[in-house]
Amino acid sequence: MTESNQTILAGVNRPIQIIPSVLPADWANMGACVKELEEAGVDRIQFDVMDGNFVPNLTFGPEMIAACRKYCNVPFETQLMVSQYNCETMLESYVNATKGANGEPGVVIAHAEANIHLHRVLGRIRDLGGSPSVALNPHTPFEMIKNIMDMVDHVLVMTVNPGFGGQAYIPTMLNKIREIRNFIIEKNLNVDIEVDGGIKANWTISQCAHAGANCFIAGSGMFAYPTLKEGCDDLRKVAQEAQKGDVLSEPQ
Ligand SMILES: O=C(CO)[C@@H](O)[C@H](O)COP(=O)(O)O
Repeated sequence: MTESNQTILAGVNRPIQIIPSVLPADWANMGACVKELEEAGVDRIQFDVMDGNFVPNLTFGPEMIAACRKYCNVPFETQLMVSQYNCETMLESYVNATKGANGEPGVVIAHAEANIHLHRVLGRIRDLGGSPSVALNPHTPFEMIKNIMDMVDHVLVMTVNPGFGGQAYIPTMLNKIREIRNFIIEKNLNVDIEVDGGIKANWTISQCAHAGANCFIAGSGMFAYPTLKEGCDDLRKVAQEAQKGDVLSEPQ
């Protein structure tokens, strides 16, 4: 590694954030689940909204997210895996549903592929009082969002194709994470890099953290543990070690 690369890596060590996706939770007991996640020490909770159009699967809408607010104070985020019409017409509801207990902005993630007027959508999320973020499917190049990077608080790099939990992590996304990390440093932007899909407390989180991601969405990799606290602690530990240079390799 060259000296300048080492400087770049050192400069990007933003705080690790562990963010469970509630897809594998018991949806009939979502209130109890988000409370347990708060007690486990997670940094944020992700609600995967799917409309059966942008992705084949169907989940829940803003009312379910808002109903969870009274059970915990953890910040919320919602990944809108919905088509443009469903995104634009419902933005205000999602901004309100993800707000913190004291009105702090929640993270609202719009997919670059779903929104041909992405600039307008991200601007509206900010104007409505949310924290705008953008997601990229595995096939989508970073190039597509370069012109809106000054508008977002997070970029979410999908490490599976969206729509379902429990899929296998796609390791070739590491180059995209590095490219985004380098751009953020070069332009001195205050933007976190999230990764989502197949993230576990093993080489997957380790390599993403080393490449520059600092926010980790985990569904099956979190809920597979006997307790959510064990899952949260393990994920955080492996990511923190990778940031310090102790990186796990993919088993051959
Ligand atoms: O957005 C998605 C799926 O579309 C993700 O949030 C997954 O739900 C994460 O689940 P695992 O891959 O961690 O099981």
